[in-house]
Amino acid sequence: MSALMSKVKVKNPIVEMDGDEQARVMWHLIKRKLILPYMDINLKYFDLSIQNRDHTEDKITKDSALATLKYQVAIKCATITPDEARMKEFHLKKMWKSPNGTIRNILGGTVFREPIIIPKIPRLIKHWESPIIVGRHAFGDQYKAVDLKIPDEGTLQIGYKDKLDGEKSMERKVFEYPKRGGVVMIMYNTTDSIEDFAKASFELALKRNLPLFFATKNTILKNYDGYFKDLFQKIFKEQFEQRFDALGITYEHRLIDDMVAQMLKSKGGFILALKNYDGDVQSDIVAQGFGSLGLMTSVLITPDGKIFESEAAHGTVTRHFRKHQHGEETSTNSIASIFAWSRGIIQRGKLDSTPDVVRFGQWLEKSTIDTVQIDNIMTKDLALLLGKTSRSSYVTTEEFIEAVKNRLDKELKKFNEQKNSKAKL
Ligand SMILES: NC(=O)C1=CN([C@@H]2O[C@H](COP(=O)(O)OP(=O)(O)OC[C@H]3O[C@@H](n4cnc5c(N)ncnc54)[C@H](OP(=O)(O)O)[C@@H]3O)[C@@H](O)[C@H]2O)C=CC1
Ligand SMILES: O=C(O)CCC(=O)C(=O)O
Repeated sequence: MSALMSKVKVKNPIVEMDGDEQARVMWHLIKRKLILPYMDINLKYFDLSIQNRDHTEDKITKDSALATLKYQVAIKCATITPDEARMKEFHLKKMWKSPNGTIRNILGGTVFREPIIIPKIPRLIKHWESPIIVGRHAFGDQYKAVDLKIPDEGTLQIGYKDKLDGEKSMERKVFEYPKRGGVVMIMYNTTDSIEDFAKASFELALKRNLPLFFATKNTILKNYDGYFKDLFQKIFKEQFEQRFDALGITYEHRLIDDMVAQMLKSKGGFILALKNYDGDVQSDIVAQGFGSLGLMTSVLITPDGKIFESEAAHGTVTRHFRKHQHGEETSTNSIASIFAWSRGIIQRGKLDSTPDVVRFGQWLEKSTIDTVQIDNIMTKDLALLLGKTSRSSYVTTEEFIEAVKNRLDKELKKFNEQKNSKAKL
């Protein structure tokens, strides 16, 4: 950046949640090359690496979520959710829960995943012309479930004890396990959270002027999914139907198996609200259908629009990190991680009413897309989508971020020249 250009001042802090592996490698490069040279920004830093979560007994994860409630805007790098193999790899004290689950349970809200469309990148599903935004309920279900191994023959029962009225308490026999037992999972959700999920989904449909679908398996889970379906319908009728009609957009509940088949046949251009686990899985299918996991953005928004957390939808890209650890070159797509930063910056600017901060976030996004679309510089995943396999058709992880920096510098130079020439007139 030229010495004549001053840094963009960000009025209020952004919570930064650092992560693991290749995602962390990209995160640090983005921060060092694309953010800190241009922005005067107070980042409230939380190191959510697996090592630090273990060291702090996962307190760091809760602290980062509480800081997000305080400062309203957070950006998150992908993190490892440990399993047995990770326990051994990092000598962990405990198999810590998913940090995403912990954070989303503290913040509440809905996760909306939207692909970044770069015109020249062909889509795996070629007739998907417009984005499909997946709205994922971010509270409860499998992510807060109690799952147990059942050792042997025996009876499984569940019980609910009402706090005030014993009449409402209930007990159910669930299953008689045969010899050698099996497994069980108990998951839950709350009326408040489901209603918030519905409202956030309807609000986004209105904001984006897109039809909304909500898909569940209510024919099988009559009480569980049926309750979600009924609450959505009630809130739609009472609070949103007239506004949907005025815009000419629709809301419909579909069975999830029918919905995913319809989605594959569609041209895109709608919002699909899904329960927590369904949204997790389907958003990866949508990401791949639009091209690459590296092109999928993810933001968590509370129904009142006050709390915002942005991240890339992909994970820590372990396979690429193994190469990085061995000193081999990598070509990992950093676009969704750059957008995690830019979306957080834009939200901060909007909340603070600082248009120059919003503008910087938009420049960063434009520069990233133009690097691929105009300069024809891209990582291997995108080159492969264009049918190119030669080494010269793609750049390394580091070279791509450097190329975005060059574009960003050009964009800033152009803006400053225009500003100066206007000032001279
Ligand atoms: N939000 C979060 O924090 C999430 C964290 N995770 C965690 O991430 C870790 C790894 O999970 P994993 O299942 O491997 O999922 P990942 O999303 O990290 O990667 C799966 C594969 O998708 C491709 N891919 C993903 N992102 C990119 C990218 N930016 N550029 C190019 N290719 C990409 C790669 O394919 P290829 O190797 O063919 O190039 C990669 O090996 C796990 O520990 C998991 O817990 C997982 C999901 C979300
Ligand atoms: O938190 C996890 O372990 C998985 C999260 C995830 O897959 C996602 O955010 O898409």
